[in-house]
Amino acid sequence: SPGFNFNWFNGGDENGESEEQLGLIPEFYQYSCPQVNDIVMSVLEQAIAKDPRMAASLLRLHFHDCFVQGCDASILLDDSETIISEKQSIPNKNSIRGFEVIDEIKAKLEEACPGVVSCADILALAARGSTVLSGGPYWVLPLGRRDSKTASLSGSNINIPPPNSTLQNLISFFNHQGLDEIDLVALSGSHTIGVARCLSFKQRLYNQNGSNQPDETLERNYYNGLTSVCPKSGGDNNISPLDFASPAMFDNSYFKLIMGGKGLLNSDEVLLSENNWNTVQLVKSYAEDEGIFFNQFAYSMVKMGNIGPLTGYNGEVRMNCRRVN
Ligand code: HEM
Ligand SMILES: [Ca+2]
Ligand SMILES: [Ca+2]
Repeated sequence: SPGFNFNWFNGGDENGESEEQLGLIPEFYQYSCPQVNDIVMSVLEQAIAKDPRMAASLLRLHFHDCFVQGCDASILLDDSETIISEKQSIPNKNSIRGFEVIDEIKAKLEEACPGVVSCADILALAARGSTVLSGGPYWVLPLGRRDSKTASLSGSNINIPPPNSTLQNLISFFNHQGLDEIDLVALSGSHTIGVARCLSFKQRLYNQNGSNQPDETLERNYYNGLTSVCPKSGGDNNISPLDFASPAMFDNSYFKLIMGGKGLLNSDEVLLSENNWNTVQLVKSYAEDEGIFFNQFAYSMVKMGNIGPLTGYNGEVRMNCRRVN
């Protein structure tokens, strides 16, 4: 048995191998590991109390997993004889974090329910739990993802949008994953928590569009503050909050800041500044009404979490999230 417990709707073929993609369901661990979410939440509570930024890092980990080969925990695999890790890709290197917390959750789950809960589901549960513990919305989370036996360094370099993307680029990156402009704006609202390195926004301060000038959409005082954290040369790893008003609180202040020219990344500000009617209306409505943002965020997180999952007999449930079995 591949360890799934609701297999009565698994048609399968003559060999008992199912080629079709089975759906994820919220009750997947109801009998095989009913305490799964309690265990995830107890580890998260401690980890986030110790380091409030960890919530942001875990949310981002799920995103960077799902955009490469789907939500299959490919991002967690270390280098080995058969694996070239995604951890060294341009978007991930010196930036992505949270692996130790995932290891700790996995170790506790292996004690409680050995061989049952996939690393890909742990990433999805950790993203939801981190959102909730930061004050954001809860959502009913479909489960039953299985773990990949492969990783894709090139996929990680190609599919994760860079911070200086134009709006049209961002829309294309999201469309490629089956996500639309509404998902783009709502999920960008993740930048209500966490930080970015100077390297990720330097171009806006000193050489936007090859002009040797700052991005004119940057509010003046905000720009001045950023130049002291992020000098023209050096300081690439200095960090600045994505939402300086409430960097550890999951709220709608990210959208309010964008309205005032105080979004940190080019990809944040273009949602408003490129005058795309749809994204402008969405930024405005999320800035005005936190409830509308929370509802859409929850919906879009489920959608993102459903990208290309391995189910049925595809993939495996890893024993250790860092290596294939
Ligand atoms: C729309 C396209 C996006 C772009 C261009 C983008 C880009 C970035 C960049 C450059 C950083 C800072 C990395 C660094 O300098 O070390 C960052 C951080 C972050 N991103 Fe995004 N991101 C996008 C969408 C998303 C989505 C969809 C999510 C989650 C669903 C997300 C969640 C986060 C979080 C939580 C952080 C802070 C991480 C931490 O503090 O450790 N981002 N993003
Ligand atoms: Ca993946
Ligand atoms: Ca915030």
